[in-house]
Amino acid sequence: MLLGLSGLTKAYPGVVANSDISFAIGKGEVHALLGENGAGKSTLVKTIYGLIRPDSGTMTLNGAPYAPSEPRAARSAGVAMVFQHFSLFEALTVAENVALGMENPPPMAALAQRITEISTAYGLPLSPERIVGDLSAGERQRVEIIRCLLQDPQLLIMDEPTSVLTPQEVTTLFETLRRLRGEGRSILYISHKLEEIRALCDSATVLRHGKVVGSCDPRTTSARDMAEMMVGSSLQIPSRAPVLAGDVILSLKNLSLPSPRAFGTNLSDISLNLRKGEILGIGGVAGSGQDELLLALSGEVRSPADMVMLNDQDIGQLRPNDRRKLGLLTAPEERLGHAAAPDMSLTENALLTGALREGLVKSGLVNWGKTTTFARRIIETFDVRTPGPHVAARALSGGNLQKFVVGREILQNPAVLVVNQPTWGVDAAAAAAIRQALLDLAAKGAAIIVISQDLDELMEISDRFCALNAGHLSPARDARGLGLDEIGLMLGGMAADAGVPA
Ligand SMILES: Nc1ncnc2c1ncn2[C@@H]1O[C@H](COP(=O)(O)OP(=O)(O)OP(=O)(O)O)[C@@H](O)[C@H]1O
Repeated sequence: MLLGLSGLTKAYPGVVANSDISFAIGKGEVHALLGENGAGKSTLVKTIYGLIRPDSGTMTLNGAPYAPSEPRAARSAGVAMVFQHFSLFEALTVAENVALGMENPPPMAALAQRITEISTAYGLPLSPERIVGDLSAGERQRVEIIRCLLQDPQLLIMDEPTSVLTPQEVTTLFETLRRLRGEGRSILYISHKLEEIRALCDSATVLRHGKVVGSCDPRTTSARDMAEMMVGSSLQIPSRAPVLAGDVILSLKNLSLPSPRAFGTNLSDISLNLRKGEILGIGGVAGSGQDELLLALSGEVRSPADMVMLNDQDIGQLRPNDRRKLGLLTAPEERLGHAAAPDMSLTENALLTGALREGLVKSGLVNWGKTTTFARRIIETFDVRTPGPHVAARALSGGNLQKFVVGREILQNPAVLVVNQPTWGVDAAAAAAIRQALLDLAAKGAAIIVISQDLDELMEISDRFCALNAGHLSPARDARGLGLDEIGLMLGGMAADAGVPA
């Protein structure tokens, strides 16, 4: 046994995030940590990594007592962690970023050499001289992994590592993780993607409402059974009726826009027609222009004349609130800071985008009663696990905040809804509920654009599919019957069949 957990408990006001958690991780084992949003996974791994002190309970590492007071202590004991959000400086090189995370960095040339050695030994192609701003999400993750491997860890914790990766990058990552396991290192792996867990992990512990509710061997347990262990009930698969798409409601006409960000992607000559009642899925590797497209549609970035049309009206110069008035709503990918203000309560966050359409402000005064009711309605309809609408957005688990952010827009009955990564970090049952809500919204006649890196999700709910590649949008194809090989070509910008513009 490498790591033993015994009776770990951690409470927050109104929630016991971890309750009497005990289990063990063996040497050379890839151990999955499963659970719905808010089940307590992040709290547990933060305890193991020294970011949180438990209220009670103990840990052992290699048989000796282990109680890291801070991440540095965890690292020197051999525990490393790759976070969901990377903490890298875009303007610096790979080697400079790695050096910044080290207590006593060696001279740059020696460090660059070490990075190259590790990247070759573990199948993580990466050049130490490259500027991080130019790297794909998968390459950035490699920087974080190499940073961890330089510490020669015994336990590597990975929090949803594949959510930003292309299928090919996932394959590369898994080869690396298997190599690490072969060396006797252990991996604690959090993911909502159960098929990946089945392919990679040797054992799994399932949490529900902060408690261990079971364990299983993922190699011999079906994804459905694991999902049902997590939610404690049977799983609903989204159902859909065939849609008859209506008139065109939103068109983009040769939209070209420089990115507002230093290392962003410029949108290049994007054309599409979106019809009432249809869901258009947009796939693509992270950083292909997804954020820029959302900003151009939300009105946070304005466009030249006649490029963004809603019901034949040129809305390119309209601000977000004016677009909301016309029924165009958006939910961006970055939930903390962009979609939601972290320190504000859920009620205040409900007000941020709902003020206009829900009539929450009269004569310049906020109607707090009505706003709280709206926030409660989002919480109830989308099963957001939280003590109540007074709680700050920051205190919600990632998946629960995601449900709140997407639910807030859906409940405002948009005519057009644009969502970026609607189920990112959301557990299987909640993801199915969000997808069902999007399908129901489309069935009522709304037009929806779903931008996602999850191809299975796009194939499950889209009527048509197109791919973003380096700021270009491919022609749309009927999503039904589209094969993975064709999708791969579209994502690579090499669709064989030019098709018709979306
Ligand atoms: N700093 C905090 N203050 C108050 N409550 C918190 C805090 N951090 C977490 N919680 C609560 O503790 C519970 C467990 O959250 P945690 O983030 O560990 O869940 P999770 O399983 O990682 O969820 P997800 O899959 O959505 O990331 C949730 O109910 C969450 O709202």
